[in-house]
This record gives sequence, C-alpha cells and structure tokens, in this order.
Amino acid sequence: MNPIHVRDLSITLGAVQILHGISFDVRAGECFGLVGESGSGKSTILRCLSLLMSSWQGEVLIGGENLRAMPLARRCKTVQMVFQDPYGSLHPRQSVRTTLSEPLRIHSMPDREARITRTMIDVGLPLAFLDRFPHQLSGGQRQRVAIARALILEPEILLLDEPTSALDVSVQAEILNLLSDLQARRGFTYIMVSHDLAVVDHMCDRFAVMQKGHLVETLTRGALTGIPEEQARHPYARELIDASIAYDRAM
Ligand SMILES: Nc1ncnc2c1ncn2[C@@H]1O[C@H](COP(=O)(O)OP(=O)(O)OP(=O)(O)O)[C@@H](O)[C@H]1O
Repeated sequence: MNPIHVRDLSITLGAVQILHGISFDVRAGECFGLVGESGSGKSTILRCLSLLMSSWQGEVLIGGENLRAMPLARRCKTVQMVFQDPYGSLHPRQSVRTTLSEPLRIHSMPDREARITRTMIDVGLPLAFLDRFPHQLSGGQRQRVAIARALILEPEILLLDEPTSALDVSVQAEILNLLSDLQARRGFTYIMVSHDLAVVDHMCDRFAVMQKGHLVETLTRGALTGIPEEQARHPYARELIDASIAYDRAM
C-alpha cells in the first residue's frame, strides 16, 4: 500500500486551462474525496491520474514512484477507474465473463477462472451472471460488474468518478456499502469524485474542494459534521457545505 502525491497538476485543453496547479496527498488506504461545482475539473483530475488524458504537467507519485514512468502493465495493476455510468462503460456485446477475462488475458495473469470467481464473490454477484450481457442486468448489477472489472487486476488504487450518481437512490447505498466493505477487507486507496456531500461524509476521510479548476481547500470529514477546528475557511467551500446542510435540513 502506497500514498499518492499529486503536485502542480495542470492541463490545458484547446485554449482553456482546465486545471491550475492542483496539489494534494492521499494516504495509503484512505478514501479521499473531490467535490465542487459542475465543470470545476474533478473528473479531469481522475482522467489525468488514470492517464486517459496524458497532456498534463506536474508530477504524480505513487509510493514515491513517478506514475508516468511506470510501465503500462504495472500501472494497470496499480490504478483502475470506475466510471459514473456503468451502461456506457461496459461493452454491450460482451458478457460479464468476457469483460472480466479480457484484462486477465491482456496482462497474461495466471489462475484466470479462480480470479474471476473470487471477484464475482467480492462484488456480490452470482456466478450464473457470468453469462449475462449488460442489458440483462439492473443498474446496480452493472455497476458491480464495472467494479469487478476494475478489481480483477488487483490494483491498490481505485479512482471512483461519481460511482453511484447514475443509480436509483435505493441502489446507491448498496454500492457505497460494497465499496466501504471492499476497502475495509482489501485495504484499497480510493479517490472519489462526488457532488453529494452526504456520500463524502459516509465514505471519505478527507476531501478537496474544487472551484473553476483550482483546489481551494482540503478538509477533513469533521468539516461536514460540525467539529469547530475542522471548519472550512475558504468562502466557496463554506458556501458549498452550508448549502448542502441547508438542503439536508429542508428534506
Ligand atoms: N476533452 C475535453 N476537451 C475540452 N474541454 C474539456 C474536456 N473535458 C472536460 N473539459 C472541460 O473541462 C472542465 C472540467 O470538466 P470536468 O468534467 O472535469 O468537471 P467536473 O468538475 O467533473 O464536472 P461535473 O461535476 O459536471 O462532472 C469543463 O469546463 C469541461 O467542459
């Protein structure tokens, strides 16, 4: 298990600078949240860390090792991403078995059947579902498959991009509990984007507040639960938290 250090992460797409010198540290085994207004750059940070976007400047170290310098195979076994929309992120014509066996084949991993069985059990899906296709699964089951695909190479870091926001409210808690449970049992490090501060309160030890491509403040969960010395100082972070508390009270 290794800590993550992000230093001065910046990216410009076209003529627009999307991220401005983002720096934060994530402890090994921690769940670190990224929150902030729509378009503030939260998902872009995850795309940079997963190297789905590669034209960024700055430095990302995992256990002191430069992420960019890591060979592709090891990087895939270190960092995996789970996307918001499981329907969009799964191949419609691939069975669950194919979805899970492809990464194992590409990375020449041994004991493929045993790994697939263990991962299905880990994400709480019956083995009979291995022969199903995405359209034969519910939204929650599809997201479990997407999590299984991320887990199959046994990475230590999962990048979670709003992993429950495309799901029915009743299923959201199930997936969050699955993620908490996996973290407790397997010791993953999570970086999780969410627009929902209740989810951040449930899942994250600490979180960063993003605004217009800048990281304005890093806070602990205590900022959400009223611990006086942990309160947000930056005006936008305070506004975001106050608005969320007011919304919860009105519900
Ligand atoms: N491939 C791209 N090309 C150009 N601009 C992009 C690209 N991807 C994202 N952007 C822009 O970067 C900014 C940040 O987008 P990003 O998706 O990271 O925001 P976000 O905070 O995750 O938003 P949301 O909460 O709505 O998902 C937005 O203004 C978006 O339009």
